[in-house]
Amino acid sequence: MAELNSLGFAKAPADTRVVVAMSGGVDSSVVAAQLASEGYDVVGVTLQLYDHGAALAKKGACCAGRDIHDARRVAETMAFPHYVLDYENKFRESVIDEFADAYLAGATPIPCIRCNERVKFRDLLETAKDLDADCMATGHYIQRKAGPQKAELHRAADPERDQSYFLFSTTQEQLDYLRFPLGHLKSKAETRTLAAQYGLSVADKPDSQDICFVPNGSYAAVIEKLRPGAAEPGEIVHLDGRVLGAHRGVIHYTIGQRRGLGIGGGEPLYVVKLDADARRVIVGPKEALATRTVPIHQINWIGDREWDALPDDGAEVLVKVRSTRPPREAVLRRGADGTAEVELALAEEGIAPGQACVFYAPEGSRVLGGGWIRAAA
Ligand SMILES: Nc1ncnc2c1ncn2[C@@H]1O[C@H](COP(=O)(O)OP(=O)(O)OP(=O)(O)O)[C@@H](O)[C@H]1O
Repeated sequence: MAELNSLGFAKAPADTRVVVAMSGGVDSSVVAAQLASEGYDVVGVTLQLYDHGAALAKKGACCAGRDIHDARRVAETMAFPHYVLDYENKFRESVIDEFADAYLAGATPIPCIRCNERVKFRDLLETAKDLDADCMATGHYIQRKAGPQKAELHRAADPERDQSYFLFSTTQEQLDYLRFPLGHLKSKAETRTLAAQYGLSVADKPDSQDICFVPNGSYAAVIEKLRPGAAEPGEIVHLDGRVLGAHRGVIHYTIGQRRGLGIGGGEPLYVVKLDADARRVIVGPKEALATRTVPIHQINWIGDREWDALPDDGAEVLVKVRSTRPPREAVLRRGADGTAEVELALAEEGIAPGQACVFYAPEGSRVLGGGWIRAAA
């Protein structure tokens, strides 16, 4: 069999076209520079995701003018073509609108997952195919490995930077076409060293912020701009029925939150539920936050066995119910109509509707898919 190149194709790098999704940050710049230096037929594409001059983000946030300029400079330095595509409408429709509506409905959404799923791995991926590319590469910290049956998704080698939680909804078809050249690196320092070696001006550029269109983490301000007047005030109510105070709108609260409730001293109280219809923020003691059963829907499954072939009494997996937590033991039980239930071996606190529940193989780093956490019935 012919030898495979570093992207897994049985042809010379020069005959392998790869679209690199370039944010203008150091990670995707290194991916593009590395592939170009290996002789691949690199095409850089930067998506303009929102108008930084308008309502939403501050100047200098991801994919505002500065980033586009940085990506273009990398392309000039490494001498490959680079295109900027206006994806503002797609981004608003696929990511921002749902983000605002989910908060108003009392959920805690993760727009970065929708962006990966819909904007980068659906719309941009189609564009890459239209450009006759053999594959598309990104600077995500995640690994794609050739398994015995099919391409597998694995956590990044550096647990600090692993982005698997944000990529759980990657389908098998998308995975077949994607490449993540940074997933095996042991630390971000390695990426910066590579950037310096390629002479890239972005080598020292700071990491981007959490949600690119939310400046300084003030998501409520963004929602108020997007949906003026939609966040209505209401009551803060104890689980035992006592009304403890008033709030400015459920968008200002997240399950598990303790600070900023403005309900005075006494026993420590946490947000345990957001009832958007009744405009109520429900609070209770810490114990009330602990949950073992997590209802999920909109499942993506990329394990070897078919989803429908999972055992009726459930499959043992590891799951992450929040991006910052380590994977924990659980049993995954299939439900009707693309739903499932995850039974955690040990209760966890602060499980919030709208967050993702990501499945990992019990023996290691492989990502098996995941689903979105629903409100308990
Ligand atoms: N606006 C964009 N246009 C094209 N690709 C993008 C854009 N934003 C992100 N990407 C791609 O998605 C990857 C992950 O993006 P993410 O926002 O998680 O990381 P990042 O810190 O911005 O990465 P980087 O250091 O490459 O900027 C990027 O490495 C890049 O390949």
